[in-house]
Amino acid sequence: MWETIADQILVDVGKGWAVKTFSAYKSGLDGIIYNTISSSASGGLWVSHTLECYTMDVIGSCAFGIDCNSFTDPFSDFCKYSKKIFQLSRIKRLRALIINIFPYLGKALRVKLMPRDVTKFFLNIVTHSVKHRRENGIVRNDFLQVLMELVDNNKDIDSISFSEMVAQVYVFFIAGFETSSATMSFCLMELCLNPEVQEKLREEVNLILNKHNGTITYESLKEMTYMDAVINETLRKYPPVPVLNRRCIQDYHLHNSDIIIRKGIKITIPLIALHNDPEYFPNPEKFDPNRFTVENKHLIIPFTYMPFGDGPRACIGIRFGIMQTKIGLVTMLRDYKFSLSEKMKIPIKFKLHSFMTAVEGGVWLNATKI
Ligand code: HEM
Repeated sequence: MWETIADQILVDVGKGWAVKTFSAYKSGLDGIIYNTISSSASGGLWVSHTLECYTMDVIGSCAFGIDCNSFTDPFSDFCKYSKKIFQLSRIKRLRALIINIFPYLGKALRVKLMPRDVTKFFLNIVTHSVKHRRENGIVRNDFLQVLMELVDNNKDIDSISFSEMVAQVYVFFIAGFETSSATMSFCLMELCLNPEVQEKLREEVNLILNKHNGTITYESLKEMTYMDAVINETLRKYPPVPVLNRRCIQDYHLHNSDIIIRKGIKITIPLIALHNDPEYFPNPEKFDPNRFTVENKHLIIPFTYMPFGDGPRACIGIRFGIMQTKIGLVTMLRDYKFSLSEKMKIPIKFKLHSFMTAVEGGVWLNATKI
């Protein structure tokens, strides 16, 4: 089932669907980002929050086809429930523990990780959107449309049920917004700690945008190779998804050892630890985009760097996530210089009660118009 959906999405994303969709949307966001930066109080700009609003609006539009209006209406239900997804409250931690350590008990007790009200809210949105589109013959260029067509047209594959479709849109939204906003926040923070990298990156952005009449296009973004290296280095130091989870589906004998991983065993791969291990990345504390230049990136040992996971369950939103991240960074860097706000405590502390890698207290920066 998942393979079918993932293949279809990859085909559509390959066609440039993601780029088309949110490039149409981003023009509206540019203005909002500028306004937010310009109006930020003297205490600094709450960058992590601003970028969460940006990605929530983009994914909301691309996944559900709805305007979330996070900037203009930060207390909307959409924002409220979206934020609730990632809050790791005491009760959620207990649920996660039961599901992971005592899965049978979890099943018997019908323990769910996500609070019922959150699931119900998103279920209602998708149900309403599908009904509205069907009744009014509306066709949009978004993820929901891809799934609706998959349900309606594709007779060669196992058809997917309505609840499966809802679940996929939900997963797409959850997986898509916080990951990219965290990447941008950490990236801007490191650019403040390494002003020479910020300057070099801005030079590249300006040079390439000038070649393209100052407009952000798919082609101009693809040419920004130093930007790629900076984003890759950010994802190394701060992978937004800090661990990968797998379940062993058949007994597996680890090479050159007498260890057998038994079928059914759950495996946690500590991604953030791998990415910051001096054995694989010398001087891991140093933010060094040169690790990812064309000359150097072949030196990275396979499977020591996996910010998007690997194998059949790897992230299906890589291209979308990178495009979204690049658009956000280009939009902010071309007109503003960033420095750390006095609200930012360095060295940072990671947020403890979160599924994602995040800074305790958020990322706060000063933005100065160039
Ligand atoms: C910088 C941005 C992003 C990062 C770092 C990231 C990272 C990841 C990681 C580590 C996984 C788990 C992979 C594994 O277990 O092997 C994942 C899964 C996933 N991601 Fe992303 N992601 C990003 C952006 C996105 C976006 C923008 C979307 C959708 C638009 C998306 C959709 C998904 C989906 C649907 C899955 C689940 C795949 C499955 O279960 O097979 N991701 N992502």
